[in-house]
Amino acid sequence: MNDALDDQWNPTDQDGSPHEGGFRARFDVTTERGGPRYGEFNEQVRLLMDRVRYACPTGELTDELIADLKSINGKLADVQIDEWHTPAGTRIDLPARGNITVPPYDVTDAGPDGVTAQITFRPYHLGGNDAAHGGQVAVAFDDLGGMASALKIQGVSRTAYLTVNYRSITPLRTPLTIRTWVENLDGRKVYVKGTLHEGDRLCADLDALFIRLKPGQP
Ligand SMILES: CCCCCCCC/C=C\CCCCCCCC(=O)SCCNC(=O)CCNC(=O)[C@H](O)C(C)(C)COP(=O)(O)OP(=O)(O)OC[C@H]1O[C@@H](n2cnc3c(N)ncnc32)[C@H](O)[C@@H]1OP(=O)(O)O
Repeated sequence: MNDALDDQWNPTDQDGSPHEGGFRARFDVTTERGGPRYGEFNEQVRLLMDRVRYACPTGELTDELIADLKSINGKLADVQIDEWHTPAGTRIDLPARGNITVPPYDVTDAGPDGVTAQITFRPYHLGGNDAAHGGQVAVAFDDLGGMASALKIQGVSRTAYLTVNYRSITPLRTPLTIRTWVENLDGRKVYVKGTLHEGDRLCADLDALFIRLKPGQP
């Protein structure tokens, strides 16, 4: 990526601290960033992706849609900030903490013993044959495995490996139960397990290793 683009997507944060790479030792949790309708905004973006995934627009409509999307992108270009201060990823009151790149989940229970959430893969998470893409299942496990690790160690960790076993089809548009928990702690090594169920049926399970970051580790 050239310097101009890197500056656009990876600016120095508003506190003026240089970008350190990787994760930071602080993790902001918010409920107000982006305002009271930020969740509705997220939902419209997800709906857009659902509609795009299954759309077959005419040439004329594509021209119109490009103009509309250019207008929307122009508005969003005016409100770009650094990643550490965006609502996305920190809004714990919203599905998937307001991060539209993660399949939407609602945490129903979370603590040092693990995390339980209801998750619904959207139409745009299609892999094929009306089932979820395996990579999207892995995204959900990574995020919620990372959360289980964070809540256990009260600190920041990074995924070293993530093994997903796909045991049966993961349906779209269906509320599923996803669980993650720390199975074992060994120094900085945080061993995480997880399951994804539709009712009693196991769709996938997780075996992952997260490594607690050292103070100041980029
Ligand atoms: C109501 C709700 C409340 C909500 C509360 C909100 C809280 C939410 C909080 C948070 C949610 C966050 C969710 C996001 C989660 C997403 C996480 C990601 O996707 S992270 C991006 C992908 N991962 C990378 O890019 C890593 C790239 N790799 C690295 O950076 C390094 O390799 C790293 C840090 C993983 C390890 O490097 P080293 O230098 O620090 O450590 P070394 O010495 O290499 O390893 C330490 C030990 O681990 C073993 N190890 C390391 N990697 C291993 C591997 N792949 N397999 C087996 N062992 C491994 C080593 O052998 C060593 O073991 P020995 O201590 O000697 O016994």
